[in-house]
Amino acid sequence: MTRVKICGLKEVQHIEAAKGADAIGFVFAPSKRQISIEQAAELAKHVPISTDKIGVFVNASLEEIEETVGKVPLTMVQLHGDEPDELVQAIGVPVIQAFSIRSKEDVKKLERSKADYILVDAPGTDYRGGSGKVFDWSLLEGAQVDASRLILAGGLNPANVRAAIGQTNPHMVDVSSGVETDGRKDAVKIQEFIKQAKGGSMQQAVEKIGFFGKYGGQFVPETLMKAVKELEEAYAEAKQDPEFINEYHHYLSEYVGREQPLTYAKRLTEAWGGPKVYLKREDLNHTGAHKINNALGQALLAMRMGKRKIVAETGAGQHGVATATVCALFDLECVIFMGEEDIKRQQLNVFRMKLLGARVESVTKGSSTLKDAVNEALRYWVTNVEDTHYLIGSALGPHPFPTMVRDFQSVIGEETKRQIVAHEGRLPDTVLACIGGGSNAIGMFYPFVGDESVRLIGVEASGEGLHTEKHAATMAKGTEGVLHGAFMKLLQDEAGQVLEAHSISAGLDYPGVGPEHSYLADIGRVEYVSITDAEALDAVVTFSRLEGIIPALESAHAIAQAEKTAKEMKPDELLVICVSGRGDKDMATYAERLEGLS
Ligand SMILES: O=C(O)c1ccccc1N[C@@H]1O[C@H](COP(=O)(O)O)[C@@H](O)[C@H]1O
Repeated sequence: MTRVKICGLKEVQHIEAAKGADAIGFVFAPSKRQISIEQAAELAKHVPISTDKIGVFVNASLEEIEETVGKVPLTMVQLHGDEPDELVQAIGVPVIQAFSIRSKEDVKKLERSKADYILVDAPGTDYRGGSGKVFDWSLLEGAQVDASRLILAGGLNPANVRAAIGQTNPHMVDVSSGVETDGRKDAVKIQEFIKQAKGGSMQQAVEKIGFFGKYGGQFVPETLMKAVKELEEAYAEAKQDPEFINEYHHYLSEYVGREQPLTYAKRLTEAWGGPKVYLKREDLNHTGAHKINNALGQALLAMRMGKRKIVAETGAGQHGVATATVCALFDLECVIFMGEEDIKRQQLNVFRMKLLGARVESVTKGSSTLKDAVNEALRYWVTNVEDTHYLIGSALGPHPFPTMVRDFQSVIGEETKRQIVAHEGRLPDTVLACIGGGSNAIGMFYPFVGDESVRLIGVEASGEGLHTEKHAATMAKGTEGVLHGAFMKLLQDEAGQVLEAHSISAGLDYPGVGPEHSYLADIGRVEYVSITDAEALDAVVTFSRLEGIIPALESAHAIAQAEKTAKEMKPDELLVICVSGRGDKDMATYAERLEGLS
């Protein structure tokens, strides 16, 4: 899906109109759209967390650019002058380098660019860009530049953007003059441009009504509707509030320990003999898994809503521990529902939650696992809704939970994208993550969904095999239905009764899969495959011995699939695995199942 940038914004109302775009641009170069650092810092407060904020410069010095990046939360810098390679390479955030295209000669120049992204534009008139002129797109035919780096600009507008995308297949389209009337941005044209460029895409649907295609929604009892609506409004407000965003990022860095490295796995690369393998190290987060990224965001939101009591469910215990941790940190009352089976499998995490001051409630209904724990947590929320926030642990539940959890987990993919470009100068070829409800995977995938060159693979648990009834392979074996407040793919019988899921990994044995994943499967953007208990255990041993990292059972599913995928890949390709958590919590299972290991 092509990304969209709206450039040259100067007014809050136009930032509002640009919601749904993937990036907005502030022009610091001489132009009728030029704004000061102070104005940009103020406007940036109104831009959603997940939207890129791009600063446009023309022949500015490194000091000027660094000063601006220090004062405005820019996620990228766009150089629209004659900047030398040394400057392009010295800037600490991803760089877009602009090239004016008049001839094939100009196209040759851009092929040598050292920048992360290449922007192609018509030659400027009064200023270096923003002229509203179109260049001959056919000049780009045969250009030696990866489509994942290409940004198309120059005279785009709502009427021509579809044709432009069709002819040039860029990573992103960038517009300025084409969404203006009499030299000023026009909210209607901005929205029309986004709609045309996205072709009525998923992002638009979800941000507006809580659906991902046909999946998602708010299928909750009337007693919860008020709380769900209140949450929807509170999150919509919070995600645009710079104070909230800064506080969240402050705790991510000072408490969780982000950013986490993207580690080159040298021995695994050699052993598999295929692509270069990189590991996104969510195992290094405080509490040992990605779950804390979301628990932290939701706890801050709960306090903003004046709620000081938290209820949560947990499967493997990692989300329970993350929730108990943030509750201790912020002095919030905490109740965690956990299936009796999972309590047996994850005793260490149960004790950790208790030590942190949480009350752990054992759930003995149904299969006594994650699905039943979610049921009980929802029931508890219904009766305590006035003063309690339900801190759901995966990209599940009624809207806005799937969107909110995805946004809090997107830090995984955002960091990975920056880091792989810094290491390798380009995007990865393949990215893998394990899927239960799907929160680490959606956080990793979301920033890459628009990069069509990046293959995304979600790995669910096939337990004792797809031919048995003991699996958690929702994508492979599920059908559509409603579970825990949302329409999604799930394991159910012909009468619509939800089936028990099985996996050796307590974090993956959920019978549904988040609505955004259900949608991404339908449109074919993400491939979903499955790995058995036995294959995951083999991967635990290989990975521990080759990389000195004992992975969580959940992450081992992604690692096992990565070994298979690597066989189809070439040595000059790049593969990233999301190591969603570390294996301490699984030691009892490893000791039992890997007994006799030599
Ligand atoms: O928009 C400006 O005023 C501007 C000034 C100086 C350098 C770049 C500028 N904008 C960039 O120009 C292109 C094309 O814009 P248009 O749609 O043709 O008006 C785009 O990349 C803007 O980011």
